[in-house]
Amino acid sequence: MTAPLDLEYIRRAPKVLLHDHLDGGLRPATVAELAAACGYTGLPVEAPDELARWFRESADSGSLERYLETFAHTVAVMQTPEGLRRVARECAEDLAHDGVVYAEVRFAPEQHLEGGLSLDEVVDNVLAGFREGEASARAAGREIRVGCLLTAMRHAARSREIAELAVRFRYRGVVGFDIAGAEAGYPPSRHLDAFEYMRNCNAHFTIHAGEAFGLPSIHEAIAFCGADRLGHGVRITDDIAVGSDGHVTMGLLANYVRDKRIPLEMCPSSNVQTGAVASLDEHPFDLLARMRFRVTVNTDNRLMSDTSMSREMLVLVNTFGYGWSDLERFTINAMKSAFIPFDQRLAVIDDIIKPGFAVLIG
Ligand SMILES: O=c1[nH]cnc2c1ncn2[C@@H]1O[C@H](CO)[C@@H](O)[C@H]1O
Ligand SMILES: [Zn+2]
Repeated sequence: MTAPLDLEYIRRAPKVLLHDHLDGGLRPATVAELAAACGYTGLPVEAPDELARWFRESADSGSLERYLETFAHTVAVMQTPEGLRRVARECAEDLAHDGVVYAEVRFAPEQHLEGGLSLDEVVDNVLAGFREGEASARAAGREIRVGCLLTAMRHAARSREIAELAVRFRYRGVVGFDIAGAEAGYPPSRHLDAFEYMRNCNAHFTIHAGEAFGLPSIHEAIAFCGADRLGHGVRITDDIAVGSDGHVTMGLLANYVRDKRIPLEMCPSSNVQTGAVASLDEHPFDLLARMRFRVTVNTDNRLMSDTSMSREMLVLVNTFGYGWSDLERFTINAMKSAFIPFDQRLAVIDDIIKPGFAVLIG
């Protein structure tokens, strides 16, 4: 019998998450406790439930720049070995508890140097936290594998250094590289040397593009920089016209993205909060899914959106009427697009995803 498509059962489905920010996913109570422990006095409110509401409401700004301001508080409490490790451990535990079986979690090491740690120490502590979280999830009966993506901030000038850091840690749990931060005014081609370095090392990267800025950003990310995946990429719809009769016409760039199977890391709730899309009903996820782009479902920032991987899937089910086989397809899309070796991706699809969905589909 087919399982009901509700939150409880979606949580049981084996899910894959490619776009989740470590500093956007703290537990509200952890923000408060770490602030007290490290003497950070800048929190706007202190009770965990008020913090949860504050992040959610402040991130609901309709502007990426204002949305990003909320990260000042999470980053402030992630400046010590203990803080970094704890946040990473809890991240792995929370994702596993939600039924995520494979995740790539990103953060920007250059933002965590205020306590005197080196870039390498920052990454070491986060990776140690992920390993601890995987172990405690396993002890609780949940298997998850967490890979790490290192992000460089696009307004800054450390991307080459961060790319080298990612490659240096490639055998210790870092699976790729990314750039994030305000998009308008900071085109990806500013960081060309970092991307060239990654390509030269046969290493993978994704680029936040087509979120707050349109086609030129996506074009640069793909044509100049050679991105393996696109963070968000929702504005690819600027190159897609839907006629009044429903006929769809696509431009060269949209065709290229689809032809090359370039994965789109879409984050429905976040996209509404930053104003990248006007509402969930108007989210291009469904158009792109119907046109068979390689769409994937992601959380972006679980704290700022008060969400989880299961909730993002439920939002899509409620908005577009998807069934279990659609959710399975999005999950397999994501696993195919992961930055780990092909044979390992296949093993997760064949041994975990397909059997897990088969039980739910009935
Ligand atoms: O949706 C997003 N678009 C662009 N940048 C983002 C988004 N979410 C988070 N960050 C930025 O990435 C940094 C490292 O994790 C965060 O500190 C935040 O500034
Ligand atoms: Zn993001």
